Amino acid sequence: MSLHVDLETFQQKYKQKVEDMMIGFVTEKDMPSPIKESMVYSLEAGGKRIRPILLLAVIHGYGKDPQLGMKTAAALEMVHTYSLIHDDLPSMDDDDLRRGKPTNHKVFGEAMAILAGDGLLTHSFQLIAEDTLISSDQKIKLVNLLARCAGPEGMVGGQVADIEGENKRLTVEELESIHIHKTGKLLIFSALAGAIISGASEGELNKLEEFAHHIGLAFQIQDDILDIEGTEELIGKRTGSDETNQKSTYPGLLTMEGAKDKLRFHLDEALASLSGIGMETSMLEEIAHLIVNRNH
Ligand SMILES: CC(C)=CCC/C(C)=C/COP(=O)(O)OP(=O)(O)O
Ligand SMILES: C=C(C)CCOP(=O)(O)OP(=O)(O)O
Repeated sequence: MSLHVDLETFQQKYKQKVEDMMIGFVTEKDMPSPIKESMVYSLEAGGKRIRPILLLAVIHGYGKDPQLGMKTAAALEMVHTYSLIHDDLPSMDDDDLRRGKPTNHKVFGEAMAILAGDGLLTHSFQLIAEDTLISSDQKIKLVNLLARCAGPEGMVGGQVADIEGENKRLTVEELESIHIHKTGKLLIFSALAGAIISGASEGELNKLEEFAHHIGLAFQIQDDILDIEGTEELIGKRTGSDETNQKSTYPGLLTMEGAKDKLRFHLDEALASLSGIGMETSMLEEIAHLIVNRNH
C-alpha cells in the first residue's frame, strides 16, 4: 500500500475531525455557560491546525491509522488555543484581533479569558486520559511529554523569557532560546506524540525531534517576518505587534535578508534530519515547506 497522500487532501479530511473532537468534548461537558461559550468561541475561531496535522501526518507516515491520534491531536490544539488566549491578554501582548476575530478577552472579559485558557489546558489532559484507542503506557508518556513541552520547562518558560526580553536588545542566541521554548516545544510534542502513538524507536524519536526543532524555529522566524510583511486580512491578527511590544525579532537583529537566510537554513536542516528515517516522509517535507512559505 502506498502511503503517499498529498498534504492538502489529508488536511481537508483531518482538520474538520480535530475541530469536531475539540468542540464535541467541550460542549458535552457540564460547566457554567459563560466558560463554555468562551472556550468554544476560541476553538471555533479557526486557525491553521498545523500542530494536530503534523501529529497525524507522523502516524500516517508510519502506516498507522491517524484516528489513533485524534484525541491527542485535539488535546494539543486545545493547549495551543489556550496559549493564544493568554498571549493576547492585556498583561501579555495586549492584542485585540486573533484568527480574524476579536480576541477572547475583548468578547468575554479578562477574567473569563483567563479561565477559558485554564479550562482548555486542563481539558487537554482529561482528553488524553480518556482515550480508549491507545495503551496506558502510551498515555503516561504523552501526558508527561505534553506537560514538559507546554509547561515552565517549555512553552510557558519561553513566554516568561519573551516577556523578560521586552525592551531589551537580545543576542541571536537568546532569541533562539525563546523561540525554541515558546514555539518549538509544542511542535516537538506534535512530532513525538505521533511517533509514540505509532510505536517508533528511540532513534526515530531523536530524528523527529531534530526535524521539529528546525521547523519550530522556522515557524517563529516566519511569524516575525509576517508581523512586518504580512497583511492583517491574511494573518488575522494585527501586524507590527512586535515593534509595539518592543520585542527582539530575527529581522530586527539580522535584517530581513538575514532572517530569510536563517529560515532557509532551518528548512534545509529539517529536511536533512528526515534522511534514513523508517517512515514515509513526503507529508512532513510538505509541512516544512508550508511553514516556510506560509502567508498566514
Ligand atoms: C503560556 C503562553 C501564554 C504561551 C504563548 C505561546 C505563544 C507561542 C504565543 C504566540 O507568540 P507570538 O506572540 O510571537 O505570536 P502572535 O504573533 O501569534 O501573537
Ligand atoms: C506560535 C505562534 C507564532 C503563534 C501562532 O500560531 P499559529 O500561526 O499556528 O496560529 P493559528 O494558525 O493556530 O491561529
